[in-house]
Amino acid sequence: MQISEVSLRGFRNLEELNIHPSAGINVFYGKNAQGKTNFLESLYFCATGRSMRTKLDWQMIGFDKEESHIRILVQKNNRKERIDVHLKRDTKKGIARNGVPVKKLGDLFGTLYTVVFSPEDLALVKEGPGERRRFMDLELCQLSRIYYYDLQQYYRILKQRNNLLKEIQKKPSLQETLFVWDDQLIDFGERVMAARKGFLQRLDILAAQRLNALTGGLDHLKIIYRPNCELGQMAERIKRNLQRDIYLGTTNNGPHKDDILFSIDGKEVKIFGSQGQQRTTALAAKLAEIDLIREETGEEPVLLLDDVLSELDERRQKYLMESIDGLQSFLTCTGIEDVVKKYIRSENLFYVEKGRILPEN
Ligand SMILES: Nc1ncnc2c1ncn2[C@@H]1O[C@H](COP(=O)(O)OP(=O)(O)OP(=O)(O)O)[C@@H](O)[C@H]1O
Repeated sequence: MQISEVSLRGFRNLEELNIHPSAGINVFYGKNAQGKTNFLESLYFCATGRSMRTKLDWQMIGFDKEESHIRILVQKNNRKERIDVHLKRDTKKGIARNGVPVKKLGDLFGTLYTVVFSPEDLALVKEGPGERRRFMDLELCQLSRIYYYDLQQYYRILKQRNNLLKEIQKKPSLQETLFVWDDQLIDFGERVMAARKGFLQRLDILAAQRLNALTGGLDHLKIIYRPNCELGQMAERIKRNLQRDIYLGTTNNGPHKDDILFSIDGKEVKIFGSQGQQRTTALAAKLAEIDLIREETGEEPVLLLDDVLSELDERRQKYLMESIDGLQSFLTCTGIEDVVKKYIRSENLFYVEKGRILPEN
């Protein structure tokens, strides 16, 4: 799939633009703080219905604007799909797919598959577990509406249960009502864990192949799911830790505490890997995401690469550029590095300055 047209109005500092990206690598270059990431954010929003930078939709509306519009056309085999986004200051966002309002975000997924590479993604291995959960959730939500629903329900119930735990501290008799939440929490929690396990088993194989290619067969990667409770054990753990949960006023067990372990030749990369190995591992995991989307959906995802080349050495830059050759990519950078020049044509260059995006030719 590929994005054939993007129109924006009042989106962050991008006042008004209409561009026709090409099928290959599109490079957006310019000084810092000109609007390059803002542009990628608008595309990401169309794919997922949310920003990769903020949970607060109003923050994306231009400072002096009342509303913001994004429209993209996605070309798939022989058909075109249109996504329209409308952000307003005081009301809920509106998203439409081919002119039909999207009622649940899950209905948007699948219109446009994206894989984002940002400097934060390259820090995936060394960051905290929250980043790693986000990594698997983003991918899984794009691929499975059921997962998206289960995850949403899980977090909704978790919040209710945590509120009730705090109430029980003040009024112990309320403990009788806790089982209502517990049953649902366990049900959705087990489903989330099962999906994560399956996903990481597949990602493990694909990422190992990627790392193998990246290091010329030197490093052998394993990606291992580290659930907070073993599959099938959540009910028992919730029951066992009930008094602790009440005492702390929060739920201490469940997939909201999951993690992923990356190891190279049996050693945990986060602890023993060099910085280069940590980044290469993250890069392999991200590239494996592309492979997985392709395998699962038969579609090529659109890649959003936000200033990642500057984070990689020359060999890894070259591997990344070779790996994305043939896929539609939106790549931002402050200057056009030699490695980029080799892979792009001049008509795929866009200069970004003060919220304006100008095709190079
Ligand atoms: N809601 C908004 N309305 C208008 N401008 C905004 C809004 N949010 C952010 N900006 C502006 O957007 C600019 C940052 O744009 P962006 O994050 O795209 O930078 P960039 O070109 O990717 O730079 P870098 O290379 O430093 O990442 C800042 O000048 C910021 O003030």
